[in-house]
Amino acid sequence: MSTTFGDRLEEAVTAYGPLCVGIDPHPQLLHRWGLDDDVEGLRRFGDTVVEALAGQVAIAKPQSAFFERHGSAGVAVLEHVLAMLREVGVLSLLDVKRGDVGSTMAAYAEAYLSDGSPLAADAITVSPFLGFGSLAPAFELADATGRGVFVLAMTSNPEGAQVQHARVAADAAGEGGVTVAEEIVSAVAERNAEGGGSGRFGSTGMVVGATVGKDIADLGLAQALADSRAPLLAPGLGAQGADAGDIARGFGPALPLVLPSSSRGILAAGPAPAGLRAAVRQQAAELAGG
Ligand SMILES: O=c1ccn([C@@H]2O[C@H](COP(=O)(O)O)[C@@H](O)[C@H]2O)c(=O)[nH]1
Repeated sequence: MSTTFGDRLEEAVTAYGPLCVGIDPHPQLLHRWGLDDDVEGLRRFGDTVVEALAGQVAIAKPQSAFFERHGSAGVAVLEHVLAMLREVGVLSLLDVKRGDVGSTMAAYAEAYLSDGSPLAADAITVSPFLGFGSLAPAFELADATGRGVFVLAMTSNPEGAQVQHARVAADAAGEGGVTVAEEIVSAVAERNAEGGGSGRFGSTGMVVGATVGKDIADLGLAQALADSRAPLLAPGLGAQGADAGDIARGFGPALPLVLPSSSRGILAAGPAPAGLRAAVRQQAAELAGG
């Protein structure tokens, strides 16, 4: 691919808006849609969601876990969903939260970020818990193939604060230093500055939950997020309780970088594609302040 992920994302968001829809085939959703919790149900769920999202959204986020729970046949359905998203022109952000020592990270990168791999996506989520530097193989391959990497920074779950708000290089009383979240924001901003490009988005993104607006303010990170050029995946919209107002207030100056993300909040409107599309339009209008 000749263009960067950031440029492709900007083009898609300009055309369709920033809403990212999650493809999370929860057993409860399969049941609600009248499908069995098996590989055939998974495939029909995936086909329906992709059909409904085509021409409606810039980017969709399949959640790997809900495919993996069906074993290798479920992973084959995930490959099929990724191929279909490619076919209909919706960018794929595979939520797989990988992170490992360098040589193993290189193998994960090949699985998800190399041209021709059956599980290749336009972007993936990664975890920096083994150290930001351990993610280098993913960044390098993503840069080489025009793909993107979203680093977990401030996740939407309440437990995340235990690690993400901890202070690095603090004194014995826990004072001074910077938070882990701030370290990640700085490292991602540096990557996007080095990576060049003058568009709205760099190709290294972050995951910053839609639910953590107060934490962004408490940690004083709104301006650093805005300056990072990182696309900011913001899950937590809908089922986890955040709404469009929380996102606007919470992200402040960083709002133009935010990709608000909802899975169950949209998927509950299925199985009719028209119902899913109506839910997408309603959520998009709320985000746009309409
Ligand atoms: O901080 C994070 C990172 C990822 N997620 C994922 O997003 C979806 C949320 O689903 P909803 O149904 O809209 O709650 C799910 O796949 C999570 O694993 C997140 O929620 N928070």
